[in-house]
Amino acid sequence: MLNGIVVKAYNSYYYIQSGSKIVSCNLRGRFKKERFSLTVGDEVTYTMTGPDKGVIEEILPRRSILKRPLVANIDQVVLTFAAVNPDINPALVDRFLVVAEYSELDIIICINKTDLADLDAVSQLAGRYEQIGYKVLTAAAKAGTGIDTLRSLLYNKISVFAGPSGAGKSTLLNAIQPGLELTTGEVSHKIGRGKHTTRFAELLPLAGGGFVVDTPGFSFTEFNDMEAAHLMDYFPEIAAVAPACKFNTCLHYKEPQCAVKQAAADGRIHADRYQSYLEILTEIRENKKGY
Ligand SMILES: Nc1nc2c(ncn2[C@@H]2O[C@H](COP(=O)(O)OP(=O)(O)OP(=O)(O)O)[C@@H](O)[C@H]2O)c(=O)[nH]1
Ligand SMILES: [Zn+2]
Repeated sequence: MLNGIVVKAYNSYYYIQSGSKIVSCNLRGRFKKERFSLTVGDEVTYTMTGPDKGVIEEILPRRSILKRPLVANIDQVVLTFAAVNPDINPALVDRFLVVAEYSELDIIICINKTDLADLDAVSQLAGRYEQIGYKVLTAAAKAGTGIDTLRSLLYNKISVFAGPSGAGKSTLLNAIQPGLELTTGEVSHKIGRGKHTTRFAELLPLAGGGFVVDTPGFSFTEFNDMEAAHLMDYFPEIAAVAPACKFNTCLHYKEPQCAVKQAAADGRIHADRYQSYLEILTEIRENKKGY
């Protein structure tokens, strides 16, 4: 029995990559009688039925599932921001971080377009996130700076890139893997691909091993499914301090003797981060009221 990974699903065919070979497979008939879920990123076993044709025998257990786009076994997200143009917005960075933490993905923050930026400001902002424990990379995709480091972090993993439009995600991916030929440029030039078209995600193989998800169209602005009481878990530095609050139900909002509020006042938690926490908390609570 052979082993492979679903890189594309189309018209009830599944394209399975195994080493450098792609095999188009359908499913054993018995699957049609069972409930099953099979999507891009899933690992399967299969047998060959022709030169590049096969049949899927078994779907292996998943390590993770991301819903939008529907991709199994994603290991990490590269949250990509432009230092300048569009200017990095720490409140937006925090929102992406919260959704990535909630999705239980490993996180890499990539600050791109450093060729246009004030490097002191970039390293100060990078330091803010490094202090929390995040891995932060700087890059200038157009000049090829930072590409080797990023490429090495993608090795043998399934990675998705996310970040605001214009941050340079496609440019970074093209630099990492020449030949991908992802369309770059102004949003208006990109009609027909990307987040405005509904299509299934595909995994693009990296030459050294590993895959990237080809669409950045993954929803990073909604907190609908989150519980106010769990929000702190998506801010590692807040979660670390929270056990010292007087009340174990503390939401670190207006409660007395709140260790988080105290840490924000002392500067042990960055004031902007605490502010982001409060803003998202308010949104979650307002959503729950039925807006
Ligand atoms: N100066 C400079 N420009 C860059 C850099 N990286 C990307 N760009 C430019 O920024 C613009 C947007 O880059 P894209 O790669 O299309 O951005 P994206 O994040 O894929 O955008 P969406 O697909 O809309 O989400 C393009 O005109 C790129 O040429 C960089 O490091 N420095
Ligand atoms: Zn508290």
